[in-house]
Amino acid sequence: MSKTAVIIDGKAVAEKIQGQLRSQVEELAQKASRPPGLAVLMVGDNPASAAYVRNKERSCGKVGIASYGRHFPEQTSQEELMQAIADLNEDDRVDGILVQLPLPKHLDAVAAINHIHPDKDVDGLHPVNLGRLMRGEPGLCSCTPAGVMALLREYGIDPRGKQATIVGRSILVGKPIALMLLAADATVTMAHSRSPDLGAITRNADILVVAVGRPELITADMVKPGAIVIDVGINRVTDYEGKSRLTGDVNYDSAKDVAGFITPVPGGVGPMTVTLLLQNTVESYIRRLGLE
Ligand SMILES: Nc1nc(=O)c2c([nH]1)NC[C@@H]1CN(c3ccc(C(=O)N[C@@H](CCC(=O)O)C(=O)O)cc3)C=[N+]21
Ligand SMILES: [Mg+2]
Repeated sequence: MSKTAVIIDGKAVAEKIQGQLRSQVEELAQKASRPPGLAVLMVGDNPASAAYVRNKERSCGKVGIASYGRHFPEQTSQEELMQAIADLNEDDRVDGILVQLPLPKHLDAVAAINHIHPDKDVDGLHPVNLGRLMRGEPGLCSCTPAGVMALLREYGIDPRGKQATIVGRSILVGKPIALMLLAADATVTMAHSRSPDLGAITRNADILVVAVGRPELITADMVKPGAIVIDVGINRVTDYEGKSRLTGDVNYDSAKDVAGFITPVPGGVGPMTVTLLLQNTVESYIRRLGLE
């Protein structure tokens, strides 16, 4: 006999938080001289990136954040990109700057991110913000990991005392989420694509966060009964009928009969990433204009 997991509805939580952000922005607008502003820099014509950027701009509009995005041609030089970032650092209307990743191969993404003023780094990827996270100091937090923490909070899941296992060690997700779960008093284990006998490790997890970018790597037999499964993967795969679809790093159909809670893909972590970007932008706006 199997019981189906509670499905963590990231889309609903994202809409709820975006609604709260909209009211907050409306209220702040009465004492502020301008709306919050976000600049998304995109280089080249990667269709997936273009879709994400459109999605971010649409969400900004809904919440009342002004978009100052710039779209550069594929052959843009590092100097042009660095100059654009420098200009946005100086632009008082802009509270947040994000460089859409991945960049074309000839460009240095690390140099670009390091060039963003840490107080406008709404992606939380600047070394100063990652350092603040490591030291437990306030600062802008990476959107996807912060989105995961917000989902846990919304579902009344307290990491304290729980065994949390993260599969994946990226600077975008794996490493920052490990630090956030540690700060929330979980016992944290880091595993990754090269960990031998991954199942033996993941089966101990009360909270299992998977962010390795391998479609459906985690199967039901690797999940502890009743575990909270957070699937950060977004993989575009082609099914046997030749149709393209999105799938996570977890085999959802089997894992949902073992887990206690599970995030679907799409509709789980993805919408929260965008929401936390908006929240970080509003937070930066409040701090920059002294609106507290
Ligand atoms: N500097 C930077 N910061 C990022 O945060 C960043 C980035 N670059 N580059 C690309 C990745 C990817 N990413 C997603 C955001 C939202 C969804 C999202 O909303 N997904 C929906 C559906 C999307 C669909 O249908 O294609 C969902 O999962 O339900 C997904 C992926 C942010 N990224
Ligand atoms: Mg790996």
